[in-house]
Amino acid sequence: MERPSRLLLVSQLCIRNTAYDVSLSRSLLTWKRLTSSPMYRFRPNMGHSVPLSEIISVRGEEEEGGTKHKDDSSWKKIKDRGGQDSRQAFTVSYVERCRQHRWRCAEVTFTCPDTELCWNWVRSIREQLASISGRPRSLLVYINPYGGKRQGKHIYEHKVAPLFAQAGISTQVIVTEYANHARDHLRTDAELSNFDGVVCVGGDGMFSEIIHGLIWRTQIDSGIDPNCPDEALSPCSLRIGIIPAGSTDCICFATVGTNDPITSALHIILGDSQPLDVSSVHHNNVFLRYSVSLLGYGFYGDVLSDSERKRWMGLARYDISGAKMFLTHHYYEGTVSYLPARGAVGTPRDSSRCRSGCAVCQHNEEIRSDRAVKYEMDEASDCENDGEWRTVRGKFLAINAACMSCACPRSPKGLSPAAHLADGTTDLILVRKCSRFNFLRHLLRHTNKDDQFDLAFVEVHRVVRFRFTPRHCQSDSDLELELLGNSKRQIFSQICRDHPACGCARTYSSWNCDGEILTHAAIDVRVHCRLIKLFARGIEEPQVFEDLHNPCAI
Ligand SMILES: Nc1ncnc2c1ncn2[C@@H]1O[C@H](COP(=O)(O)OP(=O)(O)OP(=O)(O)O)[C@@H](O)[C@H]1O
Repeated sequence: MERPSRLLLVSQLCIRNTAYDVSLSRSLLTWKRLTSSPMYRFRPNMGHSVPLSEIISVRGEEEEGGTKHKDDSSWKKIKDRGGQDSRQAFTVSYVERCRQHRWRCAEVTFTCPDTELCWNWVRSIREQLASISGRPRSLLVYINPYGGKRQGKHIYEHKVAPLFAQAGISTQVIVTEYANHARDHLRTDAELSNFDGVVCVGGDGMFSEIIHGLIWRTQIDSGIDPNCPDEALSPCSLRIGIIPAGSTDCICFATVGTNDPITSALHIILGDSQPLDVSSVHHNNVFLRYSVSLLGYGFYGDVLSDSERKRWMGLARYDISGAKMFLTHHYYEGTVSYLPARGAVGTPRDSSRCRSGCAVCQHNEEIRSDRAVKYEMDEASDCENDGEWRTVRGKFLAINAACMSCACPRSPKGLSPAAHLADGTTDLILVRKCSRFNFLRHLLRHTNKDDQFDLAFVEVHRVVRFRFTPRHCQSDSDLELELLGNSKRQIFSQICRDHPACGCARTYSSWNCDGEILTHAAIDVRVHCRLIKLFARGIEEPQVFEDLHNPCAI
């Protein structure tokens, strides 16, 4: 057979006793059934191509009497059933796309006429895999054994560890013993230079621990003060992989498109990289938390506070607290100041969505890099005086900032469907005081095709920074002191909280920061563009699946 110059190898090999033309280039492994039989001439799709970048591993395979014995390192001659012939086989594992963004590990075994050829194929594929940059060789894995249904350890050992071993990835596994164990270990003890990435086995709370440890460590190592809200933070070099094993796995869903441990493990093995914006939250120049998804004051803050008191109910607590807070219908007075995203492409009302290889994220990153120096100078200056800050005062049922769409299996559209993962902005959604009926209309639009922002009492802005000051407290500490010092008022406040029928509006709510409660109402939030990177590629468009899916898969 003539070998085209772009191909590294071309051979006639067998798959299940059927002859195929198999070729290897720098980007593709392709196999096509030989069309010598007239029966196959009229079948349109007899070929299958796998991008090299989606091959997980190649290994020698010994076949005897129909039973397969895996052999990763040595090559042995094997006899076919008749005992007259000898041949060799090798197996290629690769990513196969399934429904709803799920990935699976598929395998195809090629039988070769001689040992030399077999060895040549394995060596060539391994050389190509070794030349792919960005694949991790060594990972630091943190498992929360108590997240979700307490299946983290089992999920990792049975679904993930075998795939990592197959891909030749070495791991150091730490099963956490207490809350914040992973965060503290990353902050001080972890020898990060030994690893190509960090893997989080758990839910959103566990992911939050990991980013807090990693971001903090990166800033300290770079000599940056994380407490200063005006400091431009240094991006983390290590990527983070999320193996979903919690009760809420929204970050995984928003960046991969599904909550499936095997899919996540395969994204890690292929060395995918998805940058992610992170918001830092400060109060009076003191760092409080980082957020990658939702910051919610009012409705979402109250739902979280209430649901925390009902943890024993399991996941039902979110629905029950949601219904309760909807009926309670508290509003909060305050001032929101925000710095609009200048020159950024895209708006929160766009119909397009942030998807794998998002052009909006790339464009805004380029704009940001072009303007980096000027931008940082503006940011560091007292922006109150530069005329760009805008201020909104009023009574709000909810103040939400969505750094990403916040889509999850329970709300596939998300809080801000057109928000982007890595464009350096957050969508600030202000829901002003309105009737219960209107608020219900707004909430229901998160679940149907209607635009949840197309309502007179809702406004949405794409911003890079915002501040909130509640009306009734000059400072939160004043309020806390007041509450502590006045037991009558404290009791009254508790009664109002538990018995909304009294009609007495509470003066302040708390912030829901990626599912954690922030006790301070007055906060200063700044978006840090692409501060972290995940082992993910964003949600793929359906046609990627259609293009790459091939019914010839073995
Ligand atoms: N060994 C441990 N013991 C107790 N808590 C832990 C341990 N390891 C981690 N945690 C904490 O458990 C919390 C919840 O973990 P995780 O996010 O994995 O599960 P989850 O079921 O999704 O929880 P949630 O829905 O509350 O976020 C995290 O905030 C994390 O800090």
